[in-house]
Amino acid sequence: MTLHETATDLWPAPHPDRPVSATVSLPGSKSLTNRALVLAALADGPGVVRRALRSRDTELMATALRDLGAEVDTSSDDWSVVPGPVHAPAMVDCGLAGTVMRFVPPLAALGDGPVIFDGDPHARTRPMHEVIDGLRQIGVRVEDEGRDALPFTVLGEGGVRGGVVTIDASASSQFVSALLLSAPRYEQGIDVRHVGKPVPSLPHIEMTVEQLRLRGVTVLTDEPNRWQVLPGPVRGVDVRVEPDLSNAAPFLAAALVTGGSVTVRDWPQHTTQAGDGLREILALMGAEVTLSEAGLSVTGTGKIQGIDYDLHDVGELTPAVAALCALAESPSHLRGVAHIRGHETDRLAALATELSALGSDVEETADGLDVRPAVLTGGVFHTYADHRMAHAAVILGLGVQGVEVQNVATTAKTFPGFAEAWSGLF
Ligand SMILES: O=C(O)C1=C[C@@H](OP(=O)(O)O)[C@@H](O)[C@H](O)C1
Ligand SMILES: C=C(OP(=O)(O)O)C(=O)O
Repeated sequence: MTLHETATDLWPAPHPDRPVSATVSLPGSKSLTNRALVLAALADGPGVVRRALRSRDTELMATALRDLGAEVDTSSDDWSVVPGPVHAPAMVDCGLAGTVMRFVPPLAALGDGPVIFDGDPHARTRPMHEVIDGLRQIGVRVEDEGRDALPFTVLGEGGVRGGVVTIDASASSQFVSALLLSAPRYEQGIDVRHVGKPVPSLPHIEMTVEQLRLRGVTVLTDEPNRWQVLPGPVRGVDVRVEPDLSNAAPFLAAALVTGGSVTVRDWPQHTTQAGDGLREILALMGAEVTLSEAGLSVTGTGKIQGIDYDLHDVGELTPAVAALCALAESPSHLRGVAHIRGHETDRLAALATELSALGSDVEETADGLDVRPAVLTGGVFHTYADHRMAHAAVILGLGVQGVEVQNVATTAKTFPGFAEAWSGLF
């Protein structure tokens, strides 16, 4: 045990002695909930976000929007939002939520006064430059004392001009989504142009565009690397949030590792969620995958095949996929995810360190991980305040006896009650 952990921090990961057979319902999507909340706060009338995810990231978003002038009632599973004029001065706690630290400053710029943004210690290291610089390009004043990161202050002047913004979004798709979401309320809308290496997590930008269009906003996407939002009203709507498909990763992975069968209910037939990529990835790793009225069903044989896979579009799945690769019978080459070094932690470094500690033969590359078959042993798996590192840990625990997850409670970022839901599988 090291200095930064106590015995109560350590949670023994379940290690079942028979194949899992389960059907689960999962909480709502973080990405959809937080987009729906932002757009509801910008709308021309009241809105409802049904089956909203209640988690740290979404509660932080609800609190931020409340402090900026919206009424957000989270007392039932269906959250209602009554928009109001954007209010300043205010202080926004972003926690470790990328969606809060990136999506809220462009909304705060519509207010008349200073809005201070800060977050968890690690949040101060997450990339923010393109949002800060992008806002400056359209006439918004941002004070960051040269940090290019949290903490910073958006100095709203009662309205935003909008117009052309040129940014390098190769470190995060959230830079683009952030600038698009509030743009219908800017005088000239926005014309975001990306210049640089390819933008990661494109499904998340498609999600932003789809959610804007659903509320009557015109978004032009005819050219690659360019997104235009025309100025106009955002309709207040009544929407239902899909289950979080990325948080389905450990549950579906359990079918592969134990040679069992898991069904996730309410899996959408059409979705912009990156987690839908699990259907292809798990099939390549040897599972039988079926999408039906009952949901998404995954059946494993107990044998896992390694993969050579570009995760650029679905980077948030990397920790769970890497854990499966560590339990696989053949080598894996995971690539295209240099940008996840800027996620909740440097996920490539963290995965390489923690997998190695359990005996995995893993090598960190510039943009991914090479994982070769090895005999693993139990031990402590550190999570670095990263919910998805905890997901990797519990998947490993299925295949290896004696895995202890340090700070499993960090899963509350997007899934409070994760440990109980996980134990309920066995
Ligand atoms: O817009 C969103 O809701 C997200 C976009 C992605 O970010 P990156 O583009 O930084 O990977 C994803 O990984 C994150 O979990 C959620
Ligand atoms: C990268 C992630 O989160 P965030 O929205 O904080 O960027 C994630 O959930 O994997």
